[in-house]
Amino acid sequence: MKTVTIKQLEIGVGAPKIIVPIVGKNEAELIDEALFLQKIDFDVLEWRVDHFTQVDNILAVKQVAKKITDLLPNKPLLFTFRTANEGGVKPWPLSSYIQLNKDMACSGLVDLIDVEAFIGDDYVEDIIDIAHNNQIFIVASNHDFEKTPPKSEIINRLKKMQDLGADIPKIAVMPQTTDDVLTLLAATTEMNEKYAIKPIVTMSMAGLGVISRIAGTTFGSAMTFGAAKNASAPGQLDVNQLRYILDALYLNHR
Ligand SMILES: O=C1C[C@@](O)(C(=O)O)C[C@@H](O)[C@@H]1O
Repeated sequence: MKTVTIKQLEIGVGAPKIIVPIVGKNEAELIDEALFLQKIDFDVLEWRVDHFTQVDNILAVKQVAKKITDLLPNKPLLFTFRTANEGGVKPWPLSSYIQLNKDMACSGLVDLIDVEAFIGDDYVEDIIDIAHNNQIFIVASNHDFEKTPPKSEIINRLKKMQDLGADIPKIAVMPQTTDDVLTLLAATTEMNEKYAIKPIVTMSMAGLGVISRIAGTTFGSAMTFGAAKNASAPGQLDVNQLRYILDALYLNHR
């Protein structure tokens, strides 16, 4: 079955599950965002830890992860350090990125970790092994903020993530034309129907690609990002509007 279940949330069936990023710079801002989210209807919380100024202090990272989980205990927590190469805010050595993810993979404090798929196969596999030994799921990711690669290339990248052992392969690309949006949607459908053994997540970014963020059940993307207080990438819809639209499109499948 192409599903992954975390804290009773079954990813890969029905409407796309809504992930909301939090991007606070410090503990107070993050707690503010988490408190705000207590009143919002969404499915998965993403902590974009590259925005956190104390990210190089692992104790501080763990403490805040615990506080966030205590405020939203039923929501799976996706831990993401997005590197500057792929749209993140903080240039950071690869060794620090790997160490952070390994530390969190055995922390028991998060449910999913985003690992960028092209940092080197050995590194990715290492983090995946540690995470799986600790019952933590891996979202493998890749972002192109400039362009949309050809369909075959998008599919190859998603396949590679799956082959590396990721639980949820994910790709975000930038469209320059309407055809680029169609390319992303066609790649999603083909991957999902022919090759995927896991739920996949895809999006075409910015205004031109916004249709891809609401049409996941139709084309085969299992999750979608919506913004609460702050967006973490171009094209994210407000989470309440996103839920409204997904309900209108897919309520019977939710
Ligand atoms: O990978 C992604 C997808 C994303 O870039 C988006 O386009 O919605 C937003 C990021 O926060 C997340 O880590």
